[in-house]
Amino acid sequence: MIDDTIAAISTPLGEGGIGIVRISGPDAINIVKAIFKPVKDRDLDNENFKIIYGHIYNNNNNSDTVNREIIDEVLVSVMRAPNTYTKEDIIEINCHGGSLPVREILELVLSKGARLAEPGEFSKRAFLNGRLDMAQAEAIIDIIRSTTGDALKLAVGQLKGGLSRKIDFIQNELLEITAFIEANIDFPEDEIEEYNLTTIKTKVKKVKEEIKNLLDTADTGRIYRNGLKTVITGKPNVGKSSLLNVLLKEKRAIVTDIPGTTRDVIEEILNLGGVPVKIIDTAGIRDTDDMIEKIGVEKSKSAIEEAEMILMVFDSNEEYDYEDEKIVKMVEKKCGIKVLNKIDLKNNRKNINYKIKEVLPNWPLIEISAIKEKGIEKLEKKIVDMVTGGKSITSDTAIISNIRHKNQLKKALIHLEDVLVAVDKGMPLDIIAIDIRGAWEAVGEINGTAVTENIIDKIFAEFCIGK
Ligand SMILES: Nc1nc2c(c(=O)[nH]1)N(C=O)[C@@H](CNc1ccc(C(=O)N[C@@H](CCC(=O)O)C(=O)O)cc1)CN2
Ligand SMILES: Nc1nc2c(ncn2[C@@H]2O[C@H](COP(=O)(O)OP(=O)(O)OP(=O)(O)O)[C@@H](O)[C@H]2O)c(=O)[nH]1
Ligand SMILES: [Mg+2]
Repeated sequence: MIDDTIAAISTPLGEGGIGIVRISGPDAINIVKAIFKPVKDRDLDNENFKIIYGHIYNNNNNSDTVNREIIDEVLVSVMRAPNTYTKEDIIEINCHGGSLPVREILELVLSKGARLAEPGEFSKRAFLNGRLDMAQAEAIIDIIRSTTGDALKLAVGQLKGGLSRKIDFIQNELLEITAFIEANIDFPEDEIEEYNLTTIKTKVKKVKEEIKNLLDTADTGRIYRNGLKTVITGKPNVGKSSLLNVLLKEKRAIVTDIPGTTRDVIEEILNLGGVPVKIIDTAGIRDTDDMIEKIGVEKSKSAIEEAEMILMVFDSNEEYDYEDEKIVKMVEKKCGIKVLNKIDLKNNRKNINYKIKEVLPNWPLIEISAIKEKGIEKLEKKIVDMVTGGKSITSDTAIISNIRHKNQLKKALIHLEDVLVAVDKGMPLDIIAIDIRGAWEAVGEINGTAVTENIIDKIFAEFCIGK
């Protein structure tokens, strides 16, 4: 049982018109009664899910009402256990914004016996008291950090329990397999029917398939969480920085007609039809004696290595040459789009026209003019389609977006593969049951049914203060 009362400031300090001090725990109501006086005659003990207007005093208990001092004019929300965010009594003091009122009120609350909450401790209590499971609690961080509407939808879906239901379902199936094994375990080995072993294998394969399907969503999930790492590359002067600028709709990068203009890597976040894209402009790649440009070229190469999507830009008015060829070789194992730029200019039978169809045969080709802003929407749509496969995101989409969840699913798969091998080798059923249990625990770390205190602390420490 949790018996202490925690308090924190839940709004950014010194910003905004209103600040909130949040208090949760068995003493929350008594603590506030000691410092708050409603304007109308109301008793906090008799209120639930109400907002009450009044004042915070610095020495409310003092019968000497002449000397007591108003700290702030406030609205106090009273929410009584168990139907609250933490399942404990919660009081929120809504005071004026700015850093002084919230800080002084927090000090007062602490002086009356509350303890300063650790980051994420309110949500941790919601988890420990069973209102949220771990995947739902983690969704709260994703909601706060989401950068596009679709990323937000995914996180809200996870908070609603979309992923949790899938995990619970998988855990249930594993429990059923365990029960089936246990029903057979008392038979001597040679009497276990072949039929029953086949049944175990079929059931395990089905769960494996479900876990794999979930794992297949992980790439999409990571993109919505972190942004799709998209690198614009190509030889100098083809219009990479011009493309960055037109995608960003601002003159972010320097554009000149001098090859070798961009030296450093420029990174910006872009919302493309709901997909967060981390767009990265790089120095044009070529052999050079210029010291600074050389460093830029090296940086471009490592950006390519880390990229999840490449936009390889070609100049429709230049011949395709060994410099293009060298870059093509660097990117050919990646996923990307060929971008033929400067189509607004007259093209005098350059070889680029047929070469560009030949190289990187699996990459789509989009023709654009960065300067005349032609073909840009088509390019944007192509990027989005390659990420979503044309499917749209709703809050019912269960997607793995969290690397921790992905690792747990992989661990579960390994256990299930071990089960299949063990059955084939004719290992004893109690050994097989151990791996089933291992798989159950691995997925149980996702929803928190099989999670250690250590992991719980680590996860909630990522939250912000007052959450
Ligand atoms: N002022 C404020 N705004 C906030 C929060 C908060 O705690 N305080 N939230 C916090 O992050 C979010 C809202 N989430 C919440 C989730 C559940 C409950 C809650 O009291 N749930 C009860 C049912 C309440 C009822 O309808 O009777 C329950 O689940 O039992 C409150 C807020 C966002 N905005
Ligand atoms: N006509 C025409 N010119 C373009 C177009 N896009 C870029 N340019 C011009 O091409 C030149 C090079 O553009 P940048 O965007 O600096 O090219 P870059 O690939 O970033 O070059 P580096 O940073 O040197 O590698 C500039 O003079 C641009 O104005 C286009 O669509 N049409
Ligand atoms: Mg450039």
